[in-house]
Amino acid sequence: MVANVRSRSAKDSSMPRPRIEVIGLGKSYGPINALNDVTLQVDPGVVLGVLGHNGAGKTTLIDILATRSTPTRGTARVCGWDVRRSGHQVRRHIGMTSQFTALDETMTGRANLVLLARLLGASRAQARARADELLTTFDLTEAADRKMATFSGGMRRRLDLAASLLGAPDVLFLDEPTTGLDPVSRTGLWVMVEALAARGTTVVLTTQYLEEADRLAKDIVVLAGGHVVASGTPASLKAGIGQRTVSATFADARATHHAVTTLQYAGMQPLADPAQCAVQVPLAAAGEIAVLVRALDAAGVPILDLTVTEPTLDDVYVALHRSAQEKAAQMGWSA
Ligand SMILES: Nc1ncnc2c1ncn2[C@@H]1O[C@H](COP(=O)(O)OP(=O)(O)OP(=O)(O)O)[C@@H](O)[C@H]1O
Repeated sequence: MVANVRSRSAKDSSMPRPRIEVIGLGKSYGPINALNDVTLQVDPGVVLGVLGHNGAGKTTLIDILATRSTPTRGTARVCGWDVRRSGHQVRRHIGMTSQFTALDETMTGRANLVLLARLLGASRAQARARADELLTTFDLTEAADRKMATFSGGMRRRLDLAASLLGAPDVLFLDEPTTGLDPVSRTGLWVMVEALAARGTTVVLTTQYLEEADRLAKDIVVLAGGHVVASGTPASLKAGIGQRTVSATFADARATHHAVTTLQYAGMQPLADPAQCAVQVPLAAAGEIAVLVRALDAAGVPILDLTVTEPTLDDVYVALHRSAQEKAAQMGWSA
């Protein structure tokens, strides 16, 4: 399946060139098809959320784009450079997390960043200035002169993220960046990612936290069994799958029963929860809330409480995973 995350006309030269262009990308490990026929493009300043269960192909996709792995099929360009032929150029434009291997436990946080910046070609003064800037951004100034070995898990992750930004990348790959972060650091990271994207950095984010994708991602691709099974904005994915639901509660079991029969008579499909004196009604159309309230009012059934539940990305994800499993069973893929 093709993820038309963003379509563009070949003639439209006024549009900025996509930072990432992927066509028919695939990767096999012997008989295992880790990635299949993935096509997408991502513009400057866009956060792309890549979702999928364990083994869906997220890391394979990121590894190919970051030139850590070569594709078996298709093409991928990052900042205009082909990942297969111009890996060196691609690497000059990208940053990525999970760079712990490049960080030295026996050195301070600041010394680690300065050294990495120097390795990336910065002068001593530039390296110090960049390290200071990133230490401030990631709230590590106080701990900056402690050895990394004394850092907590969250501090290490923030230092790792700072390291990934040393080269001021055009494209930043964040592979599950907030796993293990406390809620405050997580929110801080979200703010930082939003600021980076606003300044034009393209961010490719894999995450297990759908709330995170919902907050940060402008576009989302969902992978299953190495295939793109859905793509679009969070809102379009929710609108395509999820359904708004009204939950109403009543004074007692008798009123609840009366509400159910009234709503059935009004053409709705209420689901009763007698123990909670509650009724849930899936909404087929926006105006149905008013119909529901009027019907109950006319029948003399007082509503104690009324809440409308919007579909979440979790609903989308669960529904997609279910349909991907069914499709995988039909097609013989592993989902
Ligand atoms: N080096 C490898 N050799 C053989 N199979 C591999 C290799 N790397 C990945 N795979 C397989 O490719 C498929 C996709 O793996 P990938 O790591 O991309 O998934 P993922 O979505 O990142 O999963 P996770 O959320 O667990 O990190 C899986 O079936 C995996 O077992």
